[in-house]
Amino acid sequence: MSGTTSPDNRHVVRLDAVRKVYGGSKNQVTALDGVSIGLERGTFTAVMGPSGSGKSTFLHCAAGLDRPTSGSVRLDGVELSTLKERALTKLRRERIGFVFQAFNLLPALSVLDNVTLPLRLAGKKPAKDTVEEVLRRVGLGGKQHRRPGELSGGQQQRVAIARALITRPAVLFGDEPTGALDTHTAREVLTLLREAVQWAGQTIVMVTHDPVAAAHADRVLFLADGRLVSSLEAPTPDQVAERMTHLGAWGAEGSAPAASGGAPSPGTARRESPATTASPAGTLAWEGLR
Ligand SMILES: Nc1ncnc2c1ncn2[C@@H]1O[C@H](COP(=O)(O)OP(=O)(O)OP(=O)(O)O)[C@@H](O)[C@H]1O
Repeated sequence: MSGTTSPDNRHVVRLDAVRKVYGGSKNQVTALDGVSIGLERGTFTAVMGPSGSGKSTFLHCAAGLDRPTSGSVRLDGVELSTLKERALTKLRRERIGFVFQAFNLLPALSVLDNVTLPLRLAGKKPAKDTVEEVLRRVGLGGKQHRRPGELSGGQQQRVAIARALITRPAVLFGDEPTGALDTHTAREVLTLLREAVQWAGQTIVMVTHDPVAAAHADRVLFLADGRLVSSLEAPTPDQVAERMTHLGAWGAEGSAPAASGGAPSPGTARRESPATTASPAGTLAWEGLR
Protein backbone atom coordinates (compact mmCIF):
# COMPACT_ATOMS: atom_id res chain seq x y z
CA MET A 1 0.00 0.00 0.00
CA SER A 2 1.25 3.47 -0.77
CA GLY A 3 1.27 6.21 1.83
CA THR A 4 3.81 7.79 4.07
CA THR A 5 4.59 5.76 7.16
CA SER A 6 5.08 7.56 10.40
CA PRO A 7 7.68 6.91 13.10
CA ASP A 8 5.04 7.83 15.70
CA ASN A 9 4.18 4.29 16.77
CA ARG A 10 2.58 5.28 20.06
CA HIS A 11 -0.41 6.91 18.40
CA VAL A 12 -2.47 4.59 16.26
CA VAL A 13 -4.62 7.56 15.22
CA ARG A 14 -3.12 11.00 14.86
CA LEU A 15 -4.86 14.15 13.65
CA ASP A 16 -2.91 17.36 13.10
CA ALA A 17 -4.62 20.69 12.45
CA VAL A 18 -7.59 18.98 10.84
CA ARG A 19 -10.21 21.30 9.35
CA LYS A 20 -13.36 20.17 7.63
CA VAL A 21 -15.50 22.73 5.87
CA TYR A 22 -18.78 21.74 4.25
CA GLY A 23 -20.70 23.70 1.64
CA GLY A 24 -19.81 26.40 -0.86
CA SER A 25 -18.75 30.00 -0.33
CA LYS A 26 -22.27 31.15 0.60
CA ASN A 27 -23.26 28.40 3.02
CA GLN A 28 -19.99 27.25 4.55
CA VAL A 29 -20.07 25.22 7.76
CA THR A 30 -16.81 24.60 9.59
CA ALA A 31 -17.46 21.19 11.13
CA LEU A 32 -13.88 20.71 12.40
CA ASP A 33 -11.74 23.71 13.17
CA GLY A 34 -8.10 22.80 13.73
CA VAL A 35 -8.30 19.51 15.59
CA SER A 36 -5.02 17.97 16.75
CA ILE A 37 -4.98 14.81 18.83
CA GLY A 38 -3.12 11.54 19.19
CA LEU A 39 -4.83 8.36 20.33
CA GLU A 40 -2.63 5.67 21.85
CA ARG A 41 -2.76 2.01 20.96
CA GLY A 42 -4.84 -0.19 23.20
CA THR A 43 -6.92 2.63 24.62
CA PHE A 44 -10.66 3.32 24.62
CA THR A 45 -11.60 6.92 23.73
CA ALA A 46 -15.10 8.38 23.80
CA VAL A 47 -15.97 11.51 21.83
CA MET A 48 -18.75 13.72 23.16
CA GLY A 49 -20.13 17.19 22.52
CA PRO A 50 -23.36 19.03 21.85
CA SER A 51 -25.36 18.28 18.73
CA GLY A 52 -23.57 19.70 15.68
CA SER A 53 -20.22 20.01 17.50
CA GLY A 54 -18.46 17.83 14.93
CA LYS A 55 -18.39 14.35 16.51
CA SER A 56 -19.46 12.41 13.43
CA THR A 57 -17.19 14.51 11.24
CA PHE A 58 -14.29 13.77 13.61
CA LEU A 59 -15.01 10.05 13.42
CA HIS A 60 -15.41 10.07 9.65
CA CYS A 61 -12.16 11.98 9.09
CA ALA A 62 -10.22 9.84 11.61
CA ALA A 63 -11.51 6.64 10.00
CA GLY A 64 -10.86 7.69 6.41
CA LEU A 65 -14.58 7.77 5.57
CA ASP A 66 -14.30 11.44 4.72
CA ARG A 67 -11.35 13.61 3.72
CA PRO A 68 -10.44 16.73 5.70
CA THR A 69 -10.37 20.08 3.92
CA SER A 70 -6.86 20.56 5.35
CA GLY A 71 -4.61 19.01 7.95
CA SER A 72 -3.21 15.54 8.40
CA VAL A 73 -4.74 12.24 9.52
CA ARG A 74 -2.43 9.30 10.15
CA LEU A 75 -3.89 5.91 10.87
CA ASP A 76 -1.64 3.06 11.93
CA GLY A 77 1.31 5.01 10.57
CA VAL A 78 -0.23 5.80 7.19
CA GLU A 79 -0.92 9.37 6.08
CA LEU A 80 -4.44 9.08 4.68
CA SER A 81 -4.27 12.15 2.45
CA THR A 82 -1.65 10.43 0.30
CA LEU A 83 -3.91 7.47 -0.46
CA LYS A 84 -5.98 7.19 -3.59
CA GLU A 85 -9.57 6.04 -3.19
CA ARG A 86 -8.87 2.37 -3.81
CA ALA A 87 -5.99 2.23 -1.32
CA LEU A 88 -8.12 4.05 1.24
CA THR A 89 -10.92 1.51 0.77
CA LYS A 90 -8.41 -1.31 1.25
CA LEU A 91 -7.03 0.28 4.40
CA ARG A 92 -10.55 0.73 5.80
CA ARG A 93 -11.41 -2.87 5.04
CA GLU A 94 -8.24 -4.34 6.48
CA ARG A 95 -7.19 -2.01 9.28
CA ILE A 96 -10.43 -0.50 10.60
CA GLY A 97 -13.50 -1.97 12.22
CA PHE A 98 -16.82 -0.14 12.35
CA VAL A 99 -19.78 -0.56 14.67
CA PHE A 100 -22.79 1.68 14.09
CA GLN A 101 -26.05 2.25 15.89
CA ALA A 102 -27.78 0.21 13.19
CA PHE A 103 -26.30 -3.27 13.25
CA ASN A 104 -26.07 -3.49 9.42
CA LEU A 105 -26.08 -7.28 9.34
CA LEU A 106 -27.03 -9.21 6.23
CA PRO A 107 -30.31 -10.92 7.19
CA ALA A 108 -29.95 -13.85 4.80
CA LEU A 109 -26.55 -14.82 6.19
CA SER A 110 -25.86 -16.81 9.35
CA VAL A 111 -24.00 -15.30 12.29
CA LEU A 112 -20.89 -17.15 11.15
CA ASP A 113 -21.15 -15.83 7.59
CA ASN A 114 -21.84 -12.27 8.75
CA VAL A 115 -18.84 -12.33 11.07
CA THR A 116 -16.43 -13.78 8.54
CA LEU A 117 -17.62 -11.62 5.63
CA PRO A 118 -14.83 -8.98 5.95
CA LEU A 119 -12.17 -11.70 5.76
CA ARG A 120 -13.82 -13.34 2.76
CA LEU A 121 -14.17 -9.96 1.02
CA ALA A 122 -10.45 -9.49 1.53
CA GLY A 123 -9.85 -12.89 -0.10
CA LYS A 124 -8.77 -14.51 3.16
CA LYS A 125 -9.92 -17.82 4.52
CA PRO A 126 -11.23 -17.43 8.06
CA ALA A 127 -9.22 -19.50 10.53
CA LYS A 128 -11.64 -21.73 12.47
CA ASP A 129 -9.90 -21.13 15.81
CA THR A 130 -9.94 -17.36 15.38
CA VAL A 131 -13.61 -17.30 14.46
CA GLU A 132 -14.55 -19.54 17.39
CA GLU A 133 -12.48 -17.44 19.77
CA VAL A 134 -14.08 -14.17 18.65
CA LEU A 135 -17.60 -15.63 18.81
CA ARG A 136 -16.93 -17.02 22.27
CA ARG A 137 -15.47 -13.71 23.44
CA VAL A 138 -18.55 -11.78 22.35
CA GLY A 139 -20.85 -14.34 23.96
CA LEU A 140 -22.15 -15.90 20.76
CA GLY A 141 -20.62 -19.36 21.13
CA GLY A 142 -23.14 -21.92 19.86
CA LYS A 143 -25.13 -19.34 17.89
CA GLN A 144 -23.08 -19.30 14.70
CA HIS A 145 -25.81 -20.90 12.59
CA ARG A 146 -28.59 -18.53 13.63
CA ARG A 147 -29.72 -15.71 11.38
CA PRO A 148 -29.81 -12.10 12.62
CA GLY A 149 -33.63 -12.13 12.70
CA GLU A 150 -33.48 -14.89 15.32
CA LEU A 151 -31.34 -12.80 17.67
CA SER A 152 -32.07 -10.00 20.16
CA GLY A 153 -30.81 -6.47 19.49
CA GLY A 154 -27.94 -6.94 21.91
CA GLN A 155 -26.97 -10.23 20.29
CA GLN A 156 -27.11 -8.61 16.85
CA GLN A 157 -24.78 -5.85 18.01
CA ARG A 158 -22.44 -8.56 19.35
CA VAL A 159 -22.40 -10.05 15.86
CA ALA A 160 -21.51 -6.60 14.47
CA ILE A 161 -18.72 -6.28 17.05
CA ALA A 162 -17.39 -9.75 16.23
CA ARG A 163 -17.46 -8.81 12.54
CA ALA A 164 -15.50 -5.64 13.35
CA LEU A 165 -12.94 -7.53 15.46
CA ILE A 166 -12.37 -10.51 13.16
CA THR A 167 -9.79 -8.70 11.01
CA ARG A 168 -7.91 -7.61 14.16
CA PRO A 169 -8.25 -3.96 13.11
CA ALA A 170 -5.81 -1.31 14.24
CA VAL A 171 -8.81 0.73 15.41
CA LEU A 172 -12.46 -0.02 16.04
CA PHE A 173 -14.63 3.05 15.47
CA GLY A 174 -18.09 3.11 17.03
CA ASP A 175 -20.78 5.64 16.12
CA GLU A 176 -23.40 5.46 18.89
CA PRO A 177 -22.96 1.68 19.05
CA THR A 178 -25.40 1.37 21.95
CA GLY A 179 -27.87 3.97 20.70
CA ALA A 180 -30.48 1.40 19.66
CA LEU A 181 -30.20 -0.78 22.76
CA ASP A 182 -32.02 -0.76 26.09
CA THR A 183 -30.03 0.37 29.11
CA HIS A 184 -29.17 -3.09 30.40
CA THR A 185 -28.14 -4.46 26.99
CA ALA A 186 -26.17 -1.29 26.27
CA ARG A 187 -24.14 -1.87 29.46
CA GLU A 188 -23.38 -5.43 28.40
CA VAL A 189 -22.19 -4.28 24.97
CA LEU A 190 -20.05 -1.52 26.51
CA THR A 191 -18.52 -4.02 28.91
CA LEU A 192 -17.72 -6.20 25.92
CA LEU A 193 -15.99 -3.30 24.16
CA ARG A 194 -14.07 -2.56 27.34
CA GLU A 195 -13.00 -6.19 27.53
CA ALA A 196 -11.81 -6.10 23.91
CA VAL A 197 -9.40 -3.35 24.96
CA GLN A 198 -8.21 -5.57 27.78
CA TRP A 199 -7.98 -8.99 26.10
CA ALA A 200 -7.05 -7.97 22.58
CA GLY A 201 -5.30 -4.66 23.21
CA GLN A 202 -7.94 -3.23 20.87
CA THR A 203 -7.95 0.51 20.24
CA ILE A 204 -11.51 1.86 20.30
CA VAL A 205 -12.86 5.31 19.41
CA MET A 206 -16.55 5.78 20.11
CA VAL A 207 -18.91 8.69 19.54
CA THR A 208 -21.72 8.78 22.08
CA HIS A 209 -24.31 11.08 23.64
CA ASP A 210 -24.52 8.94 26.78
CA PRO A 211 -22.33 9.86 29.78
CA VAL A 212 -22.61 6.33 31.16
CA ALA A 213 -21.38 4.91 27.87
CA ALA A 214 -18.54 7.44 27.77
CA ALA A 215 -17.55 6.44 31.30
CA HIS A 216 -16.53 3.01 30.00
CA ALA A 217 -13.70 4.72 28.09
CA ASP A 218 -10.21 5.54 29.35
CA ARG A 219 -10.59 9.09 28.16
CA VAL A 220 -13.39 11.32 26.95
CA LEU A 221 -12.73 14.07 24.40
CA PHE A 222 -15.19 16.94 24.27
CA LEU A 223 -15.90 18.83 21.07
CA ALA A 224 -17.64 22.19 20.81
CA ASP A 225 -18.06 24.13 17.57
CA GLY A 226 -15.61 21.87 15.80
CA ARG A 227 -12.83 22.28 18.33
CA LEU A 228 -11.49 19.94 20.99
CA VAL A 229 -12.15 21.91 24.16
CA SER A 230 -11.70 19.49 27.01
CA SER A 231 -10.89 15.95 28.08
CA LEU A 232 -11.42 13.67 31.05
CA GLU A 233 -9.21 10.74 31.98
CA ALA A 234 -10.83 7.72 33.67
CA PRO A 235 -14.17 9.49 33.69
CA THR A 236 -17.22 8.88 35.84
CA PRO A 237 -20.72 9.35 34.39
CA ASP A 238 -21.30 12.34 36.66
CA GLN A 239 -18.07 14.04 35.62
CA VAL A 240 -18.94 13.53 31.97
CA ALA A 241 -22.47 14.85 32.48
CA GLU A 242 -21.11 17.90 34.27
CA ARG A 243 -18.75 18.68 31.39
CA MET A 244 -21.57 18.34 28.92
CA THR A 245 -23.66 20.71 30.98
CA HIS A 246 -20.81 23.25 30.91
CA LEU A 247 -20.82 22.92 27.13
CA GLY A 248 -24.52 23.71 27.08
CA ALA A 249 -25.40 20.30 25.73
CA TRP A 250 -28.51 19.89 27.85
CA GLY A 251 -29.64 23.47 28.44
CA ALA A 252 -29.26 25.64 31.51
CA GLU A 253 -30.85 23.19 33.93
CA GLY A 254 -28.29 20.62 32.80
CA SER A 255 -30.42 17.55 33.16
CA ALA A 256 -28.25 14.84 31.71
CA PRO A 257 -30.04 11.76 30.51
CA ALA A 258 -28.83 8.53 32.10
CA ALA A 259 -25.99 10.35 33.82
CA SER A 260 -26.00 8.38 37.02
CA GLY A 261 -26.17 4.82 38.18
CA GLY A 262 -24.19 3.34 35.31
CA ALA A 263 -21.14 1.20 35.58
CA PRO A 264 -17.92 3.15 35.16
CA SER A 265 -15.02 1.62 33.36
CA PRO A 266 -13.37 -0.92 35.63
CA GLY A 267 -9.85 -0.86 36.92
CA THR A 268 -8.28 2.51 37.24
CA ALA A 269 -8.86 5.06 39.94
CA ARG A 270 -10.75 8.18 38.97
CA ARG A 271 -8.65 11.20 38.26
CA GLU A 272 -9.21 14.48 36.53
CA SER A 273 -6.99 15.56 33.70
CA PRO A 274 -5.03 18.66 34.73
CA ALA A 275 -5.49 19.94 31.19
CA THR A 276 -9.23 20.25 31.62
CA THR A 277 -9.88 22.53 34.54
CA ALA A 278 -13.01 24.61 34.22
CA SER A 279 -12.28 28.30 33.89
CA PRO A 280 -14.10 30.85 36.07
CA ALA A 281 -16.16 31.84 33.06
CA GLY A 282 -17.52 28.32 32.90
CA THR A 283 -15.76 27.52 29.66
CA LEU A 284 -13.28 24.70 29.62
CA ALA A 285 -9.60 25.24 29.15
CA TRP A 286 -7.95 23.12 26.52
CA GLU A 287 -4.23 22.77 26.72
CA GLY A 288 -3.88 20.10 24.12
CA LEU A 289 -3.63 16.34 24.38
CA ARG A 290 -0.89 15.73 21.91
N1 LIG B 1 -22.53 16.69 4.63
C1 LIG B 1 -22.68 17.85 5.24
N2 LIG B 1 -22.95 18.97 4.56
C2 LIG B 1 -23.07 20.16 5.18
N3 LIG B 1 -22.93 20.34 6.50
C3 LIG B 1 -22.66 19.25 7.25
C4 LIG B 1 -22.53 17.95 6.66
N4 LIG B 1 -22.25 17.06 7.66
C5 LIG B 1 -22.24 17.77 8.79
N5 LIG B 1 -22.48 19.07 8.56
C6 LIG B 1 -22.50 20.14 9.55
O1 LIG B 1 -21.28 20.10 10.26
C7 LIG B 1 -21.49 20.36 11.64
C8 LIG B 1 -20.99 19.17 12.46
O2 LIG B 1 -21.81 18.04 12.14
P1 LIG B 1 -21.61 16.62 12.83
O3 LIG B 1 -22.62 15.71 12.23
O4 LIG B 1 -20.19 16.24 12.73
O5 LIG B 1 -21.97 16.95 14.35
P2 LIG B 1 -22.30 15.94 15.54
O6 LIG B 1 -21.63 16.48 16.75
O7 LIG B 1 -22.00 14.54 15.14
O8 LIG B 1 -23.88 16.14 15.66
P3 LIG B 1 -25.00 15.18 16.27
O9 LIG B 1 -24.67 14.96 17.72
O10 LIG B 1 -26.26 15.99 16.13
O11 LIG B 1 -25.01 13.92 15.46
C9 LIG B 1 -22.98 20.61 11.79
O12 LIG B 1 -23.19 22.02 11.75
C10 LIG B 1 -23.58 19.95 10.58
O13 LIG B 1 -24.80 20.57 10.21
